[in-house]
Amino acid sequence: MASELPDAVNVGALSLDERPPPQNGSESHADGSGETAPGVVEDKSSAAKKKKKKKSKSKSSSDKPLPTQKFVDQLFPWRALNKPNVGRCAVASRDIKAGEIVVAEHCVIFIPRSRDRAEVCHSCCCDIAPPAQSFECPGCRYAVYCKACKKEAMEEHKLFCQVSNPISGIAKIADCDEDLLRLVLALILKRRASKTGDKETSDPGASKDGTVQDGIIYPSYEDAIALKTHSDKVPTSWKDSVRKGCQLLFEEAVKAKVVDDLDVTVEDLENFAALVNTNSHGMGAHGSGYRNADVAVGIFPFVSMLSHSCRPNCCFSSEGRVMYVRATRDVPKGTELCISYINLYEPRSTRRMQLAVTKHFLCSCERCTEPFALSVDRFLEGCICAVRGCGGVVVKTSSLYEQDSKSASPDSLFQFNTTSWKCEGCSRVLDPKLSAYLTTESGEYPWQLVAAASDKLGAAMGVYRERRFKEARVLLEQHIAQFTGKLHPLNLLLFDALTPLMNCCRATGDAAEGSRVCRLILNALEKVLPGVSLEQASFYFCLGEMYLQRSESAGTSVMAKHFKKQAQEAFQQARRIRGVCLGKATLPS
Ligand SMILES: C[S@@+](CC[C@H](N)C(=O)[O-])C[C@H]1O[C@@H](n2cnc3c(N)ncnc32)[C@H](O)[C@@H]1O
Repeated sequence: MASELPDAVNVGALSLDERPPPQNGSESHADGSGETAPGVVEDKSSAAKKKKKKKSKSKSSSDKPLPTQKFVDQLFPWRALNKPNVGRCAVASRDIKAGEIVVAEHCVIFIPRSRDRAEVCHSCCCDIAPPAQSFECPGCRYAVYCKACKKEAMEEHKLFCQVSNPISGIAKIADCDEDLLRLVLALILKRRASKTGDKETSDPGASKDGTVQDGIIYPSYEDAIALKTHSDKVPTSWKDSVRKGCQLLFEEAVKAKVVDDLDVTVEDLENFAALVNTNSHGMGAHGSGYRNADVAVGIFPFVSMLSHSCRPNCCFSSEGRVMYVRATRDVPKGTELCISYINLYEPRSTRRMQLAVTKHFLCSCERCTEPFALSVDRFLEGCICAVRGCGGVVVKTSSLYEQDSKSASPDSLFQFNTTSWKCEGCSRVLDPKLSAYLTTESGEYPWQLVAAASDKLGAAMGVYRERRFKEARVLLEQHIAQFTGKLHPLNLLLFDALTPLMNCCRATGDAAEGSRVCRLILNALEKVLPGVSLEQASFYFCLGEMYLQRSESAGTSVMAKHFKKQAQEAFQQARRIRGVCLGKATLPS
């Protein structure tokens, strides 16, 4: 298997819901004090257990607070605590209001993604527009700088340039991700800057490392290397190719005298790769619109203290090299602060599989651990019972009886082979192995429905991707008509058809149908992911644009006024949500 830089956390892919306060006594201070955070009520038995544990076992390095944590404690409304099976996590030290900044952090290192290397300044991470305003390094012909950074950045780039050149080739030989190797090189140079104070290798922010300026934390190299990795859990094939890539990178670094006096080994490079694998965050501003989202990857040790939740209460966005995390709702003191690492409109099994494969942990968030039979998750993969008068939701028994995630390991996700389905209404169980002896009133079994819907949607999406919008619209509408009433209305196989259908309507000038479909999307998002998210703001913005279009082409002035009002309301919603998520109540430009 090719080693891949797993998807960095998706900027803005989140939504949220009310979270109950954290479980009592389940967390302890990351400083090893054994105290609970303010607001985390501790019961006596767990306190006693903790004391016992403290005596018998000293804290591992990955439980300790990061070196710069003390500044975070002064600046931001959370403390780092330890949670069993999760590690360090951020817990609110006071009530936090929706829209409040909970972390503002400069990256320790970042690199533009190779596919976007010409779109982003390799020094300040600004959006390079128009591309004619950029300057390419004549040495590596890879790094690109904006006008403002050119002079200073080219100087700092010297060492990176010497080793960066062969990285694409190394990645091909070792069959590993070139962006991963570039991040490893950036970490080597950061180590060099921190050890030697060599200005040539340090970025402009290096003098601020381990400090706070203007409300922004500047973490140090030591903060970065204190982050947790999952090198014990990654597949051997990934390790093998990364080892080979690191070996070749190390040889280049030796040739360029980049690692002289640095006391680094190939194993250190492998550890850097594992650290990047677990902790990298996608970067890219949402402020200016849709462009420049997820165009770079960086390491932000304090943003990394926030765990993942499939029902998060915070979201993050970056501006240049600074990442901001904001609360997306009011968060009571003592509640864990969480962001989302993945797309959340996915069935539980898909989300957990994705986190297990790319991030190597089994998600134990509130949404993934609440009983499936009571969770909105059942609708995302559910069918409607075909028994007359029942109308219950039919789901896979493997989803229904999934093991308790807190005690299971990621491997257990791969062990389910139960393929029977059960109706929550009439309790009827349908098993494909016995299907020859069973009948459903409609003659369609849930597994057949899902397979047919998946094929039909796949075919429509193929046409849509070729931008044959008229044809794609017909296919998408047929798909929705065929499976409405058979699949649950929130089923992903229906939901996934809506955004392309809306885009087809817009592309073919049908703003009336486009706005109707957009409302369906917003309703589904609200039911599955209640709360605010940048994704939701984008749909409100689209809705506003479509209503404006309708207002411009309305037959009467009364209708024009009506649609204009609808547009204003939609834009107002988009502004409100962006105000919470980005701190700027403005519309994308
Ligand atoms: C970016 S780090 C978070 C900080 C980390 N806990 C530490 O101590 O360095 C991500 C890691 O935290 C743990 N984690 C985060 N969210 C989790 C969740 N929802 N369920 C289980 N483990 C989680 C996993 O081990 C994951 O690899």
